[in-house]
Amino acid sequence: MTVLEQGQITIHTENIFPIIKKSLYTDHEIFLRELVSNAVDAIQKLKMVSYSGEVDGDVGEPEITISLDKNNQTLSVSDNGIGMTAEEVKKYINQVAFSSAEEFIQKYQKDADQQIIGHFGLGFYSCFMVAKNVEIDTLSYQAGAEAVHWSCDGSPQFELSESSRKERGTTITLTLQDEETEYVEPARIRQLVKKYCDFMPVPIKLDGEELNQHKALWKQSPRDLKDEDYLEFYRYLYPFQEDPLLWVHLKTDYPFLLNGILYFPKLKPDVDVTKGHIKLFCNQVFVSDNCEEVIPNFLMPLRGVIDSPDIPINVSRSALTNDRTVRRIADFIAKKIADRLNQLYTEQRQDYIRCWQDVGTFVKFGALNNDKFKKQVEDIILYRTTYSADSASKPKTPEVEVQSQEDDAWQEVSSGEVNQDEQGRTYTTLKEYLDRNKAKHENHVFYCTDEAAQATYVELHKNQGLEVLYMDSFIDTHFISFLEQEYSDVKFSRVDSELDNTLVDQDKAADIVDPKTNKTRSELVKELFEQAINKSKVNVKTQALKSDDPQGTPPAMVLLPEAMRRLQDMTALLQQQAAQFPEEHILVVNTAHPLIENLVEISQGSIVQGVGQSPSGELANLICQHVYDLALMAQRGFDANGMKAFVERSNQVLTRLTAK
Ligand SMILES: Nc1ncnc2c1ncn2[C@@H]1O[C@H](COP(=O)(O)OP(=O)(O)OP(=O)(O)O)[C@@H](O)[C@H]1O
Repeated sequence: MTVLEQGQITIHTENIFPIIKKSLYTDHEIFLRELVSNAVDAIQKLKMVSYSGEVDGDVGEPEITISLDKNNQTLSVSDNGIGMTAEEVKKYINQVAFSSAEEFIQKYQKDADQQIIGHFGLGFYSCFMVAKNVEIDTLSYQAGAEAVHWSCDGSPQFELSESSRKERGTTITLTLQDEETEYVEPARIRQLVKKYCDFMPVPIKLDGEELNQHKALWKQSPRDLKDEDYLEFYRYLYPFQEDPLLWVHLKTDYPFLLNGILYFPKLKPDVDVTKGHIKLFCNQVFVSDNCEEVIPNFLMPLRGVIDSPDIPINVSRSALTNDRTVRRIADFIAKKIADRLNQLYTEQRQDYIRCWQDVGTFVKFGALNNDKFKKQVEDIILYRTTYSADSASKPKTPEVEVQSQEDDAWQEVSSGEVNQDEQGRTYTTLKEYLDRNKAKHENHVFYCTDEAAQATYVELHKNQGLEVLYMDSFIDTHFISFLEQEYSDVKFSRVDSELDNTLVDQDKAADIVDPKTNKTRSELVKELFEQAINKSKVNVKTQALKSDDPQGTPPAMVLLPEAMRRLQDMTALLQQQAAQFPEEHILVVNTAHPLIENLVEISQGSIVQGVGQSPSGELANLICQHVYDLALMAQRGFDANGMKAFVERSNQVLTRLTAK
């Protein structure tokens, strides 16, 4: 072997090798990514020069081979790419690679206290993190080129000599340090290739077996892809997960280069939505699966891949957050997501509604967090409504006949979109709700936060043709406050917070029943209940609820005024407790209900008898308490003591009613 040259690698910082070995200790494994990316580059460069006719003969099938030798503790990466001449080795390895190494180390030291996202730019010399000796054996594609061999033992000394290599391309061989021998284990190498090199566009082989996918779906044109391709790719990236709801294929080359596919997963309660699951790539090389700085916060629940060489990945995370391109990329992604949702809303309403349960939370979260996004999605936020469930106000989809221009035939078209899901539940936008209810209750929204607990109240509203929106997802508490700010002229009332005038029969409430005392039925009922319940914090009110079938309305209801309930919720939140049911509340007794009418009769019986606690007086008292219990029960249920008292009293009432 003829030694062509021995020399000193030109670097300005004293000895970068100890720094490479020690300072960058966290991510040693990335050396493989760097070597394989260089090999891919070399193969692509060869392709380029062969296109321009500079290569004699066929370039053959591109291939990268990794070989492991346990006995000698060596790992080598071979490619059949462009290769290097002696001059190129001197230039690109001794000068370029090491001067960029130096630059990187300086930058890294400056940011040492901050985590660097990708450790890119480490390049060739990153192999010194794991190797005690590195050799390059290479033959350039150029006609008449001679193979060369370069070696370096981790000091700034190198040796360049002749090589007997016959095939075009490069082999980099590392003799591993004693503490880095994990890299001669095939399982470890397979794992690393999967992690970093899975989508690199050249087959990577170990012992004849191809280790990578080498097909990056996101680089392909959406026109060439079917739904199944996207789904298959998702299942590959996130095995054992439910299929995603929908996806967005991102593609742009101006003002930055970006490709990617983002998926909406089905949101599970146990998934930490603050933790990113999107994989960041740079030219198909995996960088990180934690790119929170690039993805707007509210898009965190998304999954998939973003690939952009324009995201600076050698900088600290804080520098990344402030980077202008990164901010523009974040805006771009958010806009594309909003566009896709709008497209789905207009073109595939049924699919949109089907996904709404999951996508809705995310869209509301986005609207709460990002003003731009809010503007993009505000018209497509849906609310489940009682609208069609109420036969009185069932949506009519007028069938209109129009003349088709093409074939001059009459067609039936439906002018109204029926926003129903598979279970027949109807959805509406807020704007549609407000427009539809303008005549009945202008700028007034009734909503329900707990379908089961507030069922009585919802029913009451429905019976009177008042439309109620269900706002019962966990994000809705915040979202309602947000809506109140956004629509400051609209009043939002929970169905159990007050009784709208439309629900009350004003004339009936004033019925005079007792000619002696001149008391109205209302006053009488109020007194009865106040005495029976005997709680100063319970405010008893009487109303005659409107209904065609009074038996169908509740005899009494507990109301929690909005302001009071919110104060209670807020206090509970601050004290990190579950909200207690407030002692202070309103009991509305429905004077139009037959039970209350009967109660008046019974109590009047006791007055006529003139005995303070006559049997009928006691029964009236018990019934009042019982009615109150039932009203409370609809709101919140009982604790153990309350339940015991309720059961005892129920039995007493029944006993008295059945007594002869
Ligand atoms: N397998 C290879 N075949 C041909 N040339 C190579 C090979 N590996 C490295 N080189 C040459 O050495 C140079 C320096 O490599 P190095 O990895 O340090 O930096 P880089 O690839 O240019 O940039 P990066 O910082 O992105 O890795 C390359 O630009 C290339 O010209």
